[in-house]
Amino acid sequence: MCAYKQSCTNLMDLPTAKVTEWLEGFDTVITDCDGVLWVYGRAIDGAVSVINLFKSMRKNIYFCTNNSTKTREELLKKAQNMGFSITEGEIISTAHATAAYLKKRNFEKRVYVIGSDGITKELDAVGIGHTGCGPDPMKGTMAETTKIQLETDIGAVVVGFDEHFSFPKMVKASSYLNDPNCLFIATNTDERFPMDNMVVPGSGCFVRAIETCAERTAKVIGKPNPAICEVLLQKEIGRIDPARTLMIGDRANTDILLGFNCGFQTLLVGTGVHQLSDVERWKKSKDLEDKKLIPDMYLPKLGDLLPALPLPKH
Ligand SMILES: C[C@H](OP(=O)(O)O)C(=O)O
Ligand SMILES: [Mg+2]
Repeated sequence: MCAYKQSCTNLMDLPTAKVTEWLEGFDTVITDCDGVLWVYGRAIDGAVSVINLFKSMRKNIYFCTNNSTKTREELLKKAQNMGFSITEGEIISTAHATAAYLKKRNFEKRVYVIGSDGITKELDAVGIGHTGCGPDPMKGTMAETTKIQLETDIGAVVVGFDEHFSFPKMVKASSYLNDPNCLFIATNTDERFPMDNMVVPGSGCFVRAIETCAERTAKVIGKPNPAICEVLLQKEIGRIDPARTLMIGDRANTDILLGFNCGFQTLLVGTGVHQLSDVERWKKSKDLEDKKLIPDMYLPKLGDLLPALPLPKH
């Protein structure tokens, strides 16, 4: 964890040579995906070039996404199809991390999943049973819903992004969680997806709904929980140095807060959820928790780093 920040520098206000010098201070870059590298299926201008130039400069690069709708392999294909030079081992995703967390605990029961096949496929990959995913709509009255037959071998409830979220799923999840020995795990608690013209509810909406009816608090696997990066921080070979690690994100209460929690330096870009105006608001706030959201640096988009990077070697 680092000291509370009081100021944030807009890199656009610095001479290019100063930005180049600043970038030389990092051996490792951990970058968020949605809202920094891409928005849905479209790469953000300049992001591919910056990441691939970082690679050519021999910087360690990791993609760290709270997205639980895809497997790590599917995220790899998405990134490579956009032109990013990345490997599967350099991708950290919440569906994969959730399955790894359960595997590490020698979890042997089955999982009740509120989420998508990103989660169920990653559970399959480590041999952990689950209840599948997809629609489970309300049929008949609430009285009939309370007569639902619960399965007897459920040892965990995992909640991620679920476009088929429903009342029956809330009844089942909270009923399973009435057993204090049943694990309650959330992939992430992002409030919204970064989207310009409308609100797209994020996983956090479903997690908070289940927390309310279960009267329990979920263990959150994703950002800002430092555990999502433990594989990097504890890695014996080439253990990363937090002081020489840059966390790049678009959402301050996940990405920048993860950087704060891990002692990384942080860069907020304005192509996703939070903007420089939010940083000004947190600087004026009296709440110390808000100070943890203030990034070291700001840029309108990742591609604005291009002038400060060396031309690609051919
Ligand atoms: C928006 C978030 O993805 P990230 O920004 O962490 O890549 C998510 O998919 O909930
Ligand atoms: Mg993001």
